[in-house]
Amino acid sequence: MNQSKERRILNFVLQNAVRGDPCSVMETIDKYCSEKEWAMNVGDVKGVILDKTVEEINPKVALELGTYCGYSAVRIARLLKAGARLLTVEFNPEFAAIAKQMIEFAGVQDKVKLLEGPSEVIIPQLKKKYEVDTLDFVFVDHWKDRYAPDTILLQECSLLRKGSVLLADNIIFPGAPEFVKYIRNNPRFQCSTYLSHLEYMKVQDAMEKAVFLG
Ligand SMILES: O=C(NCCNC(=O)c1cc(-c2ccc(F)cc2)cc(O)c1O)c1cc(O)ncn1
Ligand SMILES: [Mg+2]
Repeated sequence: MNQSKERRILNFVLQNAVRGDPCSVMETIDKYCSEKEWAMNVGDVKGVILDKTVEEINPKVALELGTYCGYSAVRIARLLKAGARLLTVEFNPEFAAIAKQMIEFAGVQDKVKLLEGPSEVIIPQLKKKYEVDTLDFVFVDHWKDRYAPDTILLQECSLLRKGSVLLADNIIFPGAPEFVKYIRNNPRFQCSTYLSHLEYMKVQDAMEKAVFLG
């Protein structure tokens, strides 16, 4: 049975990156995906926007929707202070298995908890099962048609507080039009758009930052 692309990415990291070094893992994934096989990691260009947002917020509790191979989980976790944690949600079991190994190789496993399952099932469990009070930061990068319903679900589960920040990937490509319409017309969110490029491509993309006003 031939390997998946995600398995090839992981193997390239295991053979070429420095164990325990998150930056080395990120650089190695970016190298593979820009030179050999494109993959839907947030990437090195939009990754800087993600970095700046995380550094500005300095979250104690962060949530990521859409782990994929773990690139952005490593990217976020490397910036978290002692005692801070990232919960990352992945629906696809193959992706989750790859991401788990990627996160461990990068040495950030103590800061990251990988939750396997559909976001609409996991989000309502965050308070009781995963001992979350409210979320300081949410990176939204899963199925684009889940962005809006899951943002509503986060509010229904009282997981957002005044000042919670959402950062959503792929606002232009592949696009999340329902989410953009919802969030930009919603008086409970203060929105800003960061124009950028699709990972590893010259195609335009953007990220939307939405601050919950409570
Ligand atoms: O996370 C789950 N899928 C990946 C979401 N991410 C994307 O789809 C995604 C796609 C693209 C992309 C860009 C250009 C192109 F030509 C094709 C795809 C880029 C990105 O940056 C993404 O983030 C998922 C799976 C599942 O089974 N259930 C719940 N969630
Ligand atoms: Mg994305």
